Amino acid sequence: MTPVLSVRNVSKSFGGLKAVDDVSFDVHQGEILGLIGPNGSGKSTLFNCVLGQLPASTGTVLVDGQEVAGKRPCDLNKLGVGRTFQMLQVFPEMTVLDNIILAGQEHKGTMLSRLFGKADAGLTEEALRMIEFFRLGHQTHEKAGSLSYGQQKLLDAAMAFMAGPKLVMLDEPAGGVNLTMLADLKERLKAFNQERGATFVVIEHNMEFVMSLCTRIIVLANGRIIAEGDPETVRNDPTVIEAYLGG
Ligand SMILES: Nc1ncnc2c1ncn2[C@@H]1O[C@H](COP(=O)(O)OP(=O)(O)OP(=O)(O)O)[C@@H](O)[C@H]1O
Repeated sequence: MTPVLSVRNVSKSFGGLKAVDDVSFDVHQGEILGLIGPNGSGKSTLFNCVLGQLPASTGTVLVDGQEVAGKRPCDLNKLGVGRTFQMLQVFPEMTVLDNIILAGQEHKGTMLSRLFGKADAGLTEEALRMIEFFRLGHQTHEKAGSLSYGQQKLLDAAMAFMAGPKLVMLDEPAGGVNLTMLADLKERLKAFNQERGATFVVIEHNMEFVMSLCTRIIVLANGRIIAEGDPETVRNDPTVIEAYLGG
């Protein structure tokens, strides 16, 4: 089966520094892949190369077998790639519903329908289903800025999932979220993965969260993959322990 995401020999240098050094891996449909590593190991740079926010120095990235080099993030959206950001991207003055509809419009690239068509581009029904799925139903018409930080993270995830992307890249979804909301977030992400067969790649510093969410983990250190496997294998790998202790 063609991998949903295929990263082939990707390197990225900043001047003399190789932030990502010849990294290759595949992600198959329905996987939740964790990307971990000490600070400065190249996770964000790799993410940005995959998402078209940075051009890779060498190597290729394929989504569903199609090369995506040079594609802009909005073009990737149309191919079914969604993302969340470390820094929240919700519009605080807009309602929860309007934030989600706007995200759906961006994914579908329905600028024309935004200008000339129905105000919601036919997305309200899907947006309401997404709001219910992420258990934000009682806040549908509240301003996003009035939600707790953890709820805004849920909203951010719901926005990334609008328009049913096949691949969602999550950048530190657990960052700054309290324990109760963290359990909710993990449970909802797992449900989305299981019920809709969605594929995730997750950068995360919270080890407990990543180990209990992901089906497979890749560990980066100094821009290179130093370990790969199921959470238990990676957790007990002496190379990984040393990379973290040494970092
Ligand atoms: N725009 C840039 N210009 C120069 N160097 C950069 C740039 N972006 C990242 N780097 C360097 O590349 C290396 C990898 O950084 P990156 O942010 O990808 O690591 P990371 O694993 O995501 O770190 P963290 O966990 O702290 O977010 C670091 O040494 C960093 O200083």
